[in-house]
Amino acid sequence: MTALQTQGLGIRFGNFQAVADVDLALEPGARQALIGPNGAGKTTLINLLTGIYQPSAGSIRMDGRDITAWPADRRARSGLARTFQINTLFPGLTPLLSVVLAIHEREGQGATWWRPYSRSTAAFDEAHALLGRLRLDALANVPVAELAYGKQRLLEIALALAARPRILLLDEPAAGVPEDESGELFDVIAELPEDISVLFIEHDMKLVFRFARRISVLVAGRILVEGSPAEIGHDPRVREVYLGKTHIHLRREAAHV
Ligand SMILES: Nc1ncnc2c1ncn2[C@@H]1O[C@H](COP(=O)(O)OP(=O)(O)OP(=O)(O)O)[C@@H](O)[C@H]1O
Repeated sequence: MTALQTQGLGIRFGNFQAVADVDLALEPGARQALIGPNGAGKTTLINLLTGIYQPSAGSIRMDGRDITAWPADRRARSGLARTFQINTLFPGLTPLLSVVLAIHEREGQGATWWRPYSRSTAAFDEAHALLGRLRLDALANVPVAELAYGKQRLLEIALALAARPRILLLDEPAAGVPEDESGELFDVIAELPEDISVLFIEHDMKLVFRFARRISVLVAGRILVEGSPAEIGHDPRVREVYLGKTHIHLRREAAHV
């Protein structure tokens, strides 16, 4: 059964059709990239999947259940987690306390997270294990503000994982991360347990082709093509989108001169 599936999904903002007729399937254990030019509708699609936006058309299924009408918090509690394009961390907290807070949030103790401090050994143990998996254990007690940006983005993934999701949606996890750190960030994503399905938006094609097992190309709100990295790499329609139509028109114009 597909982990997440949309059918005919679309949203309009006034007269503007931002996402249209999207059939997207995320298989269990997927490492799937969502690519497309600026303004193609990638973040809007993620916002539809997580329930931030209600679609104007179509449906969304998670593990076969129709979740189209579910609010965002119910989707999150049922195993759908995301990260954002921008940094959403508390700079004064340490990674360890940030993850412990997220674990308490999951357990429904968000407002009293500081109180059972000494009694929450299990949360601390779990937080240490999670930070270890994301190669952040050596930095567990360093204030977030002092971490390299790539480490901060890894911590955001750790916070999403603290909810124990089965589906993880990553909106440009490497945005703003220097090139020498982005490889490590994607190594960690690739090593996530196979029972977590991952859909990630990424503009850096080197990272996309290195880490995605499947690629969906969104153009002007619609899926242009979907396939393996080899299929996408050789697809003339994708090349055209990424080369830029003006470039191709220019070549055609030039041939007539
Ligand atoms: N709440 C909104 N109201 C009106 N228009 C919106 C809204 N959200 C997004 N849009 C428009 O929808 C289009 C798609 O935006 P979106 O951010 O989803 O694109 P994107 O593919 O994620 O782009 P980028 O790669 O630049 O992040 C844009 O033209 C944007 O202005």
